[in-house]
Amino acid sequence: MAEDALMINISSAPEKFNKKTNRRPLSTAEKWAQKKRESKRKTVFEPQESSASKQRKINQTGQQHTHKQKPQTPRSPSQRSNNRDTEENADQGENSAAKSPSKVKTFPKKAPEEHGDHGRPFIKTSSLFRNNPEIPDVLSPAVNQVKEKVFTSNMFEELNLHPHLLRLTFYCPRLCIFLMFICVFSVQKKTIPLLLSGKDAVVRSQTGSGKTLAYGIPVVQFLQGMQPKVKRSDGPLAVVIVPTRELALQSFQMFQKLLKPFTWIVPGVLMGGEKRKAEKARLRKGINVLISTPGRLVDHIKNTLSIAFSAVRWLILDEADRTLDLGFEKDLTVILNALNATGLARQNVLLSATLTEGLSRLASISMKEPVTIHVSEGSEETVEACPQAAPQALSDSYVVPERLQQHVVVVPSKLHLVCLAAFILAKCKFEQRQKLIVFISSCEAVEFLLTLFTAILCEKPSTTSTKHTSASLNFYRLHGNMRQEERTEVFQEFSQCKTGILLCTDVAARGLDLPQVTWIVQYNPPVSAVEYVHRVGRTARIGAQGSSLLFLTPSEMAFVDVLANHNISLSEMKMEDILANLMKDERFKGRGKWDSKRSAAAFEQEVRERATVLQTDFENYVHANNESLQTAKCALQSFLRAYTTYPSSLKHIFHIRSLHLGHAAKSFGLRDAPQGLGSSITTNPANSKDSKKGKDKAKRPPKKLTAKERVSNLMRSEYLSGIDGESKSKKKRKKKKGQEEEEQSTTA
Ligand SMILES: Nc1ncnc2c1ncn2[C@@H]1O[C@H](COP(=O)(O)OP(=O)(O)OP(=O)(O)O)[C@@H](O)[C@H]1O
Repeated sequence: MAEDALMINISSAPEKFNKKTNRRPLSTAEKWAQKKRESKRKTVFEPQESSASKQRKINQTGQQHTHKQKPQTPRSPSQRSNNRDTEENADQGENSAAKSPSKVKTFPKKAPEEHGDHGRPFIKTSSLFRNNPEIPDVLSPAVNQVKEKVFTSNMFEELNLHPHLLRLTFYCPRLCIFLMFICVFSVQKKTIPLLLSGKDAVVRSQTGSGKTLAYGIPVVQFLQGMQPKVKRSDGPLAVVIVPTRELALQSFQMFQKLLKPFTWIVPGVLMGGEKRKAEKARLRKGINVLISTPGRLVDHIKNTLSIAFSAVRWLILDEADRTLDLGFEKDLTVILNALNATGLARQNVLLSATLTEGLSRLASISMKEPVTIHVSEGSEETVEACPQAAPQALSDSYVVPERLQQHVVVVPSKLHLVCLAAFILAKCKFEQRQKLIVFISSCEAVEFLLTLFTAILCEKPSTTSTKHTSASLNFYRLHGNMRQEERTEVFQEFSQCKTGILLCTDVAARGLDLPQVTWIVQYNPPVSAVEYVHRVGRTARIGAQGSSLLFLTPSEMAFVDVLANHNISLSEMKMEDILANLMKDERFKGRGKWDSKRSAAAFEQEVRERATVLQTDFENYVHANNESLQTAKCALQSFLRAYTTYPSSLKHIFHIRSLHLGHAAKSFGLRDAPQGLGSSITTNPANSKDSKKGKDKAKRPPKKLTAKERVSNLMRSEYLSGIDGESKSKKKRKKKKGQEEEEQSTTA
């Protein structure tokens, strides 16, 4: 990874850069201007300024020379009156990564007055708008977007279900209503009778179309009718595997609801992050419907003697294609072997919004004559029976919700941060009832952006344990490095809130049913068209309206064609239009007097100034002390690391070599591309007080990982049970301890 990060091709930048400093040489005019300013500056004290930032000012001269002279104060968000509050609040209840920048006690001291030749102040930030690659128009190929029918006019009543099931109250958009009075969705109409007839099925239908009930209802209907009656001591009769902990929790809650009238059938969830001892105790007592993440289940299969699969009659793989991905496949093999060892006939169901080729392998080893169900327009009454080859019948066209409006914005790296901030302000500060999910490629970058945005964008910050809030902006975060209790709390809180911004990694991309989300922002592009579909599927659910915005850099624009190959079409949103929202926020206004009657060119100039002011705020915050600086560098490293994990089929679009390191650094509030980034990729500032042994270890060159290992590592940290992040020795110790506990409890 480190090597890859270092391989970034600086020479591919638009101008010739000094490879050591990543700066371009000065022109004669600039050198002259520099001399002139330096002679003026002799009387001026510049506390925080590095030679690099002086250099930046010089580069800026040409652009800023018409500004009016005014004393310049380093601007920080909450108009710098309540900085302390901001910092302290950002600090509360966060893990160490989040804490770092918030320990800043003051913003940098007042910067000196600095005046251009024509009487306007310099903004201390190197130009955001120069040396960027050109932004061509997006030409999204015309595609025939595939449509799926979600609703039917049939009622649950017609499905011949147990009366207690039909009398369950169901929360159907703002109405609490008996299940029998609700219309079944298309996928449910097709799947429920088929599963009740005892068949295996591969089910594909769009995100938010009701797949969870489509398997939940038949499982419960089947289990409540079993004779002799199900007992806790029977152990698992149905096993449901899902890729993330939050999804496990969500499915568990659905089963809890469905099983309410059938108190003798016990659901349970194993999802990592929880104490294994507690899970073991629950397994010993007996769980009949077992919902788990793959990693955690494998852990119990290996370490918990009381787990027995002798009675399992159902295996459900929700988000089945994800479960097959790298990192999970091994776990799945262990699970299937454990289940198959019992030899009992079992019904198998695979579900996802994106089922493709890979599934035929799984289907052939784990299913008998599966039936493929998909709900495309015009095929409402047909259920295709395609023994063995069934999953191949699924095409490569993905279906996205009909009322989803998909947008793409092309933004040069340097402008990424201000553009995202402008978008968030536009939606959540200046519009009502907006709920956003922002997908970011790494946990460290999520933490970094949360702290930065809380400090810079929020006006009157205050925090509770999970929410970082101001009068109008509520930030939440969700990623795989958080403690489980916090993850659960955020998940529940964000589910219930009416407005807010969830900054998250792909842990939130699959299956989560978060009500009333209005926008999905993909700040970092997904690793595949499949993941794109799942991410955008967190909005526009159950026929609701929703929008999505994909950020791409000019060099990544070919991803639009990749999506078009899967029948996904995007419309372009202009970066300038997003940035223009800064005109609504007086906190970031330029130094000159803004008059709305001025020309379009003046408007554009003012937008640019505001963007620059905002970027300067970000940079001042990041550079205010060493800790926040290290956090930003760490986030940049993790971003670069994530960038190396795009699959080879997309490397021509997302290759680390096509990134401009200096510009990418800017999108983390860094004024320069950090030196020695490669070596520090393995060094976490949080561990700076390492033992001598640790230090020695850090000095050693990092072990070169294969591409496969890199992907695997990244995915594991995001998705698995949480055990996987542990060292081997720690795992061994735990395993031993677990076995001892197990022995003690069985003897007791
Ligand atoms: N028949 C129905 N009538 C009304 N609402 C329903 C019905 N069936 C399911 N829902 C609701 O629709 C929402 C989406 O359902 P669900 O989460 O099962 O979708 P999904 O297809 O699994 O989505 P994803 O692919 O994103 O996992 C849930 O809030 C669920 O309660």
